[in-house]
Amino acid sequence: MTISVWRYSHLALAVSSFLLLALASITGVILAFEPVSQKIQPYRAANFDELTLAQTLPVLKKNYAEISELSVDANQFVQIKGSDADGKSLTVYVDPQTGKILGTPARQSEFFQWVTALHRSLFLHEAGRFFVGLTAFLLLLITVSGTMLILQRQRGVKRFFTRIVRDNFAQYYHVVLGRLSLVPILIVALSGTYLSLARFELIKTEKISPDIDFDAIQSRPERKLADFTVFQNTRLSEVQSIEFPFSEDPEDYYTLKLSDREMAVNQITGDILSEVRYPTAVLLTTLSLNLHTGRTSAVWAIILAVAAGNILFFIYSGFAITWKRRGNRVKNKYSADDSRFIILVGSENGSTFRFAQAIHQQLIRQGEKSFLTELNNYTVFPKAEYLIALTATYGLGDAPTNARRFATLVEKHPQPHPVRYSVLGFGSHAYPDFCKFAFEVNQLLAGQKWAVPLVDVHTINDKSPDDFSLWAEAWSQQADILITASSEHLKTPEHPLEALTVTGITQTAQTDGTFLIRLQPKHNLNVTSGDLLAIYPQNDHRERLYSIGVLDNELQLSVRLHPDGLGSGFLHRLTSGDTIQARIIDNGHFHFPQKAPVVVMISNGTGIAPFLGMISQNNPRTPCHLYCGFRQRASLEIYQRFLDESKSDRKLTDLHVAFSREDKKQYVSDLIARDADFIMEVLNTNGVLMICGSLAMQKDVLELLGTTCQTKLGKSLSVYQSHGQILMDCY
Ligand SMILES: Cc1cc2nc3c(=O)[nH]c(=O)nc-3n(C[C@H](O)[C@H](O)[C@H](O)COP(=O)(O)O)c2cc1C
Repeated sequence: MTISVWRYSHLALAVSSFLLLALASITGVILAFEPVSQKIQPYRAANFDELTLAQTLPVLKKNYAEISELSVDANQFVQIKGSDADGKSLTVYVDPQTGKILGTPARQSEFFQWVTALHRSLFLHEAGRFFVGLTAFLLLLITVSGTMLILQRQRGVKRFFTRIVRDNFAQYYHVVLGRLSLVPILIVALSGTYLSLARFELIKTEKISPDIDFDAIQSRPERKLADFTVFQNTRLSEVQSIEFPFSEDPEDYYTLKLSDREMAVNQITGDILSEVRYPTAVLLTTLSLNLHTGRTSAVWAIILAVAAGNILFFIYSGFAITWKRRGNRVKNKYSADDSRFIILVGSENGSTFRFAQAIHQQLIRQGEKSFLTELNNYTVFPKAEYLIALTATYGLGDAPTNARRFATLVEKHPQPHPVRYSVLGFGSHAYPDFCKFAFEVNQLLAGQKWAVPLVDVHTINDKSPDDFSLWAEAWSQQADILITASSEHLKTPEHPLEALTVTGITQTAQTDGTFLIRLQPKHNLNVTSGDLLAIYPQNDHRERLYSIGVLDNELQLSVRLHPDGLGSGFLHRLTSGDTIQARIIDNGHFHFPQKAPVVVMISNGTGIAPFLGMISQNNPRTPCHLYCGFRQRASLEIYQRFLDESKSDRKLTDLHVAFSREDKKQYVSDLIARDADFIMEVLNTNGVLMICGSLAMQKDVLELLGTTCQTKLGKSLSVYQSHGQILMDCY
């Protein structure tokens, strides 16, 4: 079954039920507090679970002139109906051990009555109950389709609870909370559906009453209540209610309604006159009621409240995700038949459309006829001269849903004239198969007779405008039409900025121009080493990202000063006390792994920055090996003291440094090659490798690891990548 079938089912079910679901969830959250508020009343006997009827009934009989019924509610409060010595009728909670009156049962508060009625029937009687039942059933289907989507996203059952790659807030928490509340929501939906079916008698839940042979009733031997074997063997905790004999006539008997059966007991001899087990449907109804209402456990009631609250969040986040996707729908001014430029998009979550629109709008503004559509709409384009395919990659390097048919369509519809094509891949290095589908599209087009390559396939990591600008430059040169990356359409939604004060900056420019800058947030920020700091040097759309190391509650950046560098120049000009506005970007895939037995950090140049923070925060003393590369020995100087101290403090286990322009003129990859056995051992024992620095270094290291994994461990590197054992953040 394809991702789209589950996605559309999930969406269709959510759309058709969200109003009632929201109402049921809000009332559900409120109702969950009723059992909690009841459970704190002091009416439960201390050793309730151990008490038997043989211990309880004689005491109660002695204390009260007459008892007609004893009942035990979901809170395990024992209630009796009867009368006292003065003949005054009573309905009270009692201590089953002493018979002492503990309190009087209160009526359900009007507020909870009102909310319960709304939750059960929307004040619409049977019709309302039907819609509420239907909503519970739809919730069940939504939960199943949601689970299928998570399975597909996480690539299988085994990886269901592994790390989730963060795309945006709504999507990330939709999946994170979806996984956490899956079981409670499934239980709520199942039990709600079951209770509705039982309510409408689609499931038979009638109890069969005991059938008594009155002729066989004995009045000898007479026994005391405490000596009745059945009372000795029945605990109070199994009892729902006991009807007491109406008179002393042997034909009047005790009726015991227990959790799983009903019994009639001779009031003189203690013999069991009849015993009937409840049908499974009745037991399931009680179980469903307990699970759906949380009435038997305050902890479960709280879990239900949280789960119902999560449903409200899912409604919000689900619609936010859909809204974002729909916002990227295409509007064309020119037809496919008329257009000289054809822009084809493969996108699952819509962001690739933003880039496609940027190209499309710029072409239109320059008077060109451009047509933008999905890759799945590929057909013959009679006047096409240029084709640009922009596509994301999903799953195991798969096509997005709207690009699945592209390969078939390309074979089916050859273009009548030569068309110059260019492929732009959107992906993320957080995934093992970076931009794989874009490379497949490129390969496919390269095999077509009519297709003429214009520029090489380009890749864009994490929607980077800089990567896009490289492609735009190359394409513009070849096509002789200007496309820039600074278009309105590339603007991401505005984010709130944080004020950060400079507390220190190493002005002594090293030979390679590297300096450290420390920034203090005005208030406590949710930031972790490995997150990114986005700065806006000119207060415009131009954003520059730096990897953050958190040291002593401050953010430390390691920056290399580039001649005319927009970001590095801006930071280098700052002095202590200056304040800047910046944004923290959560980079969850590159945080220090909490559970790894050993971590190997590999960096070159300023890529060491997040590792400094991670080492500083390595309080559990996880074995940590740092391999770093610099040009000259002098480049290491600004880090040396910190690294030495961390080693003696055992926060850093080992330090290996390569200098590319001095000594042995080595690169960090040479150190990895030297220690290949150790690195393979780390991978083999579930250790984690973290790589930060230049893309060129990343490529060398990955190539090396790829071959070594294959030869030494007999496995492909992607196995370790997909298990989250290789974390990368290169630029
Ligand atoms: C569930 C999921 C799976 C992904 N799989 C890959 C992948 O295998 N390779 C890759 O390079 N990028 C992968 N990505 C990253 C996306 O391709 C990337 O974020 C892209 O810019 C999204 O474009 P879109 O918003 O147009 O769908 C994945 C993203 C998600 C959410």
